[in-house]
Amino acid sequence: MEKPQTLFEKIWNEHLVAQQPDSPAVLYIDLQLVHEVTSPQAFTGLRERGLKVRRPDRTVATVDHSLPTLSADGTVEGRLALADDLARKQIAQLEENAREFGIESFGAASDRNGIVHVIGPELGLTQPGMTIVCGDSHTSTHGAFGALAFGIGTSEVEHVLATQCLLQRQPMTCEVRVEGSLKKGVTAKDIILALIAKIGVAGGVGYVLEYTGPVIRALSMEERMTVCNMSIEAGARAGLIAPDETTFEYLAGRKYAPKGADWDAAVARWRKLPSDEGAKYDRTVTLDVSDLEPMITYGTNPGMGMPITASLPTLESASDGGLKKALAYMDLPAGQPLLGHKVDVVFIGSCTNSRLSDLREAARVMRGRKVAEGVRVLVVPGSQQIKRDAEAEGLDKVFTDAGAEWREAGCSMCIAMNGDMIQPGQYAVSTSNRNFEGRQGKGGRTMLASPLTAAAAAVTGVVTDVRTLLDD
Ligand SMILES: CC(C)[C@H](C(=O)O)[C@@H](O)C(=O)O
Ligand code: SF4
Repeated sequence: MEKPQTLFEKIWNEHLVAQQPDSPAVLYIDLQLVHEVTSPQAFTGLRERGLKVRRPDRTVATVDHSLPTLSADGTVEGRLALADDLARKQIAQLEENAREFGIESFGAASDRNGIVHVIGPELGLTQPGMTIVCGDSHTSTHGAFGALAFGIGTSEVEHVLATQCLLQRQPMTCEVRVEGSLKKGVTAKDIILALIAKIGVAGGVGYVLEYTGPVIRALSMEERMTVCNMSIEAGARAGLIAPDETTFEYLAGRKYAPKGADWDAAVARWRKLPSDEGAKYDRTVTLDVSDLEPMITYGTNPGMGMPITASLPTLESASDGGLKKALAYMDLPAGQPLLGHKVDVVFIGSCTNSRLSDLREAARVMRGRKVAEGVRVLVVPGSQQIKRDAEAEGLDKVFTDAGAEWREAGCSMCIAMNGDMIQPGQYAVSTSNRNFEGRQGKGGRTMLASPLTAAAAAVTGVVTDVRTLLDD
């Protein structure tokens, strides 16, 4: 009998073009996603060397980071009018590069654009067993489909555009077994925040994390994407979840998913991907979520997170000066609870939590309630399709009736490159994935949490345990 293989090993071996001893492997890439921030130099490089894109049909572009989520007059031109010069140039450049190199692109005027990690799955481009790259760290999101997906640098973007291959050292595998069952008000976002708090922001370095166990199996695709999205925040090369019926059901009928007999053949192939019985991981971490509470971060990296009812760590408990510096930046008192702390801004969006189910969760809390006095709330769908779907079920109305702003799709306040940002000293509860100093605006203070917890802060104006606001 053949040696049992993990999901990772199956995909890796299937895409291995060449492997010399003591050098990185040459890996075939099935899909490259492109956005406006990390691609301009790559295309310039191709042009300078007189190269073409090797597989334009395996390359898809969208605009997301720089495009404003407001429009001066409701039109696309009105959105571009609000962009600064650099942003406008990046967006125009992406569209021009896509035209010149024959790549399909969802530019500013497309009604299918959105955050790159949201539209890939939504369009059915992301499929099990694929290798997927993008010049963006949160490419790990696509691992939710059982695809080996990771972020690459701009010179590698150029390399993949030119050759459809990538040089990669083989990472190790770490199984993350999620056991138990989730209680009311505790979500996929809380699982991943708890994992990163447990293993640390370097806990996954050198590994591909494969999430397994009953809790993962019970998650929807959108929830699985939230988990895989933040694998990179634990330092991992990628996150993976084996495909199953939930995956196939999500993909069936999507624009770029296989159709007819091709679909049947694809599903038959995909069913063989899950790790074999007895396959060996280099390491296993177990997380029991039975007693997990909603999580929130208090510091300046995503590993500085705690249960919402906990007290901030004391400085004596810290192993280095990192905590002291983080709490000084956040202006939060060591050893004290965070519950009840004032919040100035709430951001519901980003490639972590801007899909329809995230918006439904936030709406569940905000329906019939009002945004607290003095709080600014931005709700930003991850794609134009999500925006339309949300509006079709009246979610936009729930948010605007409450007093929140309902925006056009994009990265928005996750990264503050598009006009959406918080002010120095302000506190934001954000459903995004990074709480670094200045990430959401210079001097801004970010607390990462789930859409439920963010919505709870929106209506109370303070850090709140959402479980006190949920009925059942
Ligand atoms: C702009 C891009 C390179 C960056 C990334 O790689 O992740 C951004 O998406 C982010 O979230 O910080
Ligand atoms: S939403 Fe945020 S994390 Fe995701 S791709 Fe955009 S900037 Fe990066």
